Amino acid sequence: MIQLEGVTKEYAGGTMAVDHLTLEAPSGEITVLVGPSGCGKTTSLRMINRMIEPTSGRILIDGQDTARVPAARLRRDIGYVIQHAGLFPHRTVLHNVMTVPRLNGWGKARAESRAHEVLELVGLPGDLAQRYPAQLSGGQQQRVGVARALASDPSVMLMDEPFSAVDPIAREGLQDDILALQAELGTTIVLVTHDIDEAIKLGHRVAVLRQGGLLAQFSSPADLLAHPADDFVADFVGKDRGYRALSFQTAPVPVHPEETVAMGQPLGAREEEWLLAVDEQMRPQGWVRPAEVGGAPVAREHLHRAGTVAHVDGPLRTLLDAALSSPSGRGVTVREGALAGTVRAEEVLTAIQRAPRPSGATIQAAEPR
Ligand SMILES: Nc1ncnc2c1ncn2[C@@H]1O[C@H](COP(=O)(O)OP(=O)(O)OP(=O)(O)O)[C@@H](O)[C@H]1O
Repeated sequence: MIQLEGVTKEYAGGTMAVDHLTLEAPSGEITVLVGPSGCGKTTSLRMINRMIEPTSGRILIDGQDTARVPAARLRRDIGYVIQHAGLFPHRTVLHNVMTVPRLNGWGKARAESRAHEVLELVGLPGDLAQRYPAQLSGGQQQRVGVARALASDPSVMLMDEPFSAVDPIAREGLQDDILALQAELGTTIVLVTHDIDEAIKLGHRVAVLRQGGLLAQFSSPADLLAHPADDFVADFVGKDRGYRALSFQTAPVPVHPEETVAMGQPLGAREEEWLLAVDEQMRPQGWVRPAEVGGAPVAREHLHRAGTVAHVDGPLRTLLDAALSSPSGRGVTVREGALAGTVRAEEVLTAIQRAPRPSGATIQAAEPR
């Protein structure tokens, strides 16, 4: 666990970057620091590995006061990932990743085999290991940055805007992979972002900071959406809060059997306006309109793919979205990839109305000082 106890940073010149910040980042969880530009997120993060020394207050990692650990040693035990990856441009991917294990005194062979292991862990093909950073895409560079931070198997990882320099699609993939990696490895992560959606997606807990380095709210993402502590947090969390909160709610929703047609199967004369096409493994492929297909076998060009597909036990948001986006009005749900049945928007709404609201238990609200 990482504990910040009344941590303050006042820069020379009098800027109060962080003001009596107290919070706990539990072991094995992702704690996100989020807030507008200049609210002290990076300063807070860098005080954890002593790249910046606090003016006052204490930071403890697993009960040990970091001020008593030599800064260089502390930093070697803490993975650190930054925007644009911060890779050494004149070293190959492999040598970039080997850096910290080598600094920790590992032999070359051991460091190299560990580097290959973590590169695979972050989903990079082995043939990239001999390239230089400039020969990689932005998303690949970020993956190397994560691999480098993981190489010495740190129990704590600090990530400063790790995905903000990559395009939205690569970013989503990186976010999903970090969630999976964190769940697998149990690393304690503190992550800084200015993007509230990223904070809500990645954080087990989210600390919202405001100008002057003050903690505005420290909550689970669900509570942040359902119970913003004040107008600042409500504005920052943004629009569609009610809808987005459904990402964290599950409830039983009636699932109806859905008649299907197999790809390649001739349709013949059919009454239905829409039919769901599936492959041999019963995986949904898209909706077809028999009137458009005529009697022909169902082919790719007949598919309408507008509808999203939800996991049958997934959050209410994905179930509602599946129903609302489906051209037939019947939301497709799957279990292990195969069709489970379809859901109706009005029945999802009934489930939403019956589901209990998030409790509103803010972990820690702003304290009047
Ligand atoms: N070395 C420094 N000397 C003086 N002031 C600084 C220094 N570094 C940061 N600051 C100031 O401290 C405040 C907090 O900066 P910090 O970089 O921690 O904010 P941030 O929330 O990470 O911002 P951003 O999202 O823009 O990166 C800002 O007002 C900034 O100008």
